[in-house]
Formats: sequence, C-alpha cells, structure tokens
Amino acid sequence: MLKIEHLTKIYGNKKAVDDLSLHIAPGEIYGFIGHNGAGKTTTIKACTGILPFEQGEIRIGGSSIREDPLTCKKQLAYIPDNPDLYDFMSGIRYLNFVADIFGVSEADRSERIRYYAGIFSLTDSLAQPISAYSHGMKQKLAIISAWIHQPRLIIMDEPFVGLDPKASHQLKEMMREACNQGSAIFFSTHVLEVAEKICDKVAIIKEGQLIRSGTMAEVKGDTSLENVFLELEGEDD
Ligand SMILES: Nc1ncnc2c1ncn2[C@@H]1O[C@H](COP(=O)(O)OP(=O)(O)OP(=O)(O)O)[C@@H](O)[C@H]1O
Repeated sequence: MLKIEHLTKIYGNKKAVDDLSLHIAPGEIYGFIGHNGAGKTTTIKACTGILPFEQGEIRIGGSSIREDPLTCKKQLAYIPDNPDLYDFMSGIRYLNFVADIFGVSEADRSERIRYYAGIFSLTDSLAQPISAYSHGMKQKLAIISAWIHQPRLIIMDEPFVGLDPKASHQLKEMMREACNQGSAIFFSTHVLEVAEKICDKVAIIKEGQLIRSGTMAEVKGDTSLENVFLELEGEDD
C-alpha cells in the first residue's frame, strides 16, 4: 500500500532522511519510532506529498507521489503532529468540507459523523468554532476527518499526543478496525508501550537512517521495545 524506496531528504547540507526504504502492506499497523530530530516527520511529510525530496521514490497503491499526487492523495488520510485546522470553521463545517473533498455521500457522512463524534464525546461541540476547541478536541476532530472517507492508507504523526486515556483507547480500537477492513496505517509515536501493544510491525530511525525494522516479534525478541530502543539509541554515543 505504501512503498518508500531509498528516500533521501536534504535540508541545506544536512541529510534529514538517508536512503530509507519501508513497505507497509494493506491490513498492517506500522509504528515509526525514533528520538527527537531523527527524521520521522520529514519521512511522513514526504509520503503525503507535502515535502519534496531529493532522491528515492514513494508509491501509494502503486502510484508515485511525485508523478501522480492526486491519485495518491485520494487514497490517504494524514493527521499532522499539530492539528492546525481551519479555526474560523465550526467542527461540523470542517467535517463536511473534508467529506465534500473526498466525495463522501450525505448518508455515509452523517452516519460516520454521528458515530465517531459520539464515541469521542464531541457531538455537542460540533457547532462551535474550531477556535474554541482544546488541543485534544482538535485532535479528535482531525481523527474523525481522517476516518470520514475510509482511506486505504492512514498516516499519522504522533496521533496520541493530547488525547485523554479514553480517546486514546478509542483511537487504538479504530486503528485495529480500519486494518481489519484492509486499510494500512503508518504512524509515528514516542509512546513505546502503545507501539508495542498495537503495531504489527515497527521501524526504528536514527539520524535519518533506518536501524531496525520488521514484525514486533522480530524487532523486540524476548525483551521490551523500550529496551531495544534504548540499546540502539545508545550505540555509537
Ligand atoms: N524545515 C527544516 N529546515 C531545516 N532543517 C529541518 C527542517 N525540518 C526538519 N529539519 C531537521 O531535520 C531533522 C529531522 O527532523 P524531523 O522533524 O523529521 O524529526 P522527528 O523525528 O520528527 O523529530 P521529533 O520527534 O522531535 O518530532 C532534524 O535535524 C531537524 O532539525
């Protein structure tokens, strides 16, 4: 579903991502972990078509993000690390705006909005302007807007930041459900317990380079993901 091949992104004279390759199949939840400044957001933004890159190729459902960005974007939903939504819109207007862009029918959108706003306890706030939302409420709205068009690929940058425990639990359930229906999920996180619990596969990036990837069992073996991460982070320091 998502194929990153030899991705290299350079800022000035710094290689933020260096020859990184990753494949994420339909039905997989793929966690992306690494220290601050390791290159996670850069990789994610390149996958969504927001950030141009120097070398490599990124394919979504077989289409190139460089050559055919619209075909790629139709298949994906992206939740950035900072939910900067349109503050002047109300929550419901924003959800309808996204549903319009992706051509979601009136019947499907109203059912999904009712369902997801309900489980995130956001129903009563949908008429309010987004400017009046807390960080967590904006994050919930961004999640609903991603799920509203049932994308085949969901890319999220630190999606659990700002969510309360109930909403975090709900998001994990929604991720599993989307994957059971054949979608692929690629997300970054610093919360290793969450990654360990819900990811089928995981990739660890350090200074722009992929240093470990595979199934959770392959990567962590008999120890915890935290132990593996700290051990790999410590190497060469
Ligand atoms: N616009 C930019 N201009 C110059 N350098 C940048 C820019 N964006 C990121 N970088 C650099 O690229 C490297 C990777 O940054 P990136 O934001 O991808 O890391 P990250 O793994 O997402 O970090 P964090 O966990 O802190 O969000 C860092 O060294 C950062 O300073």
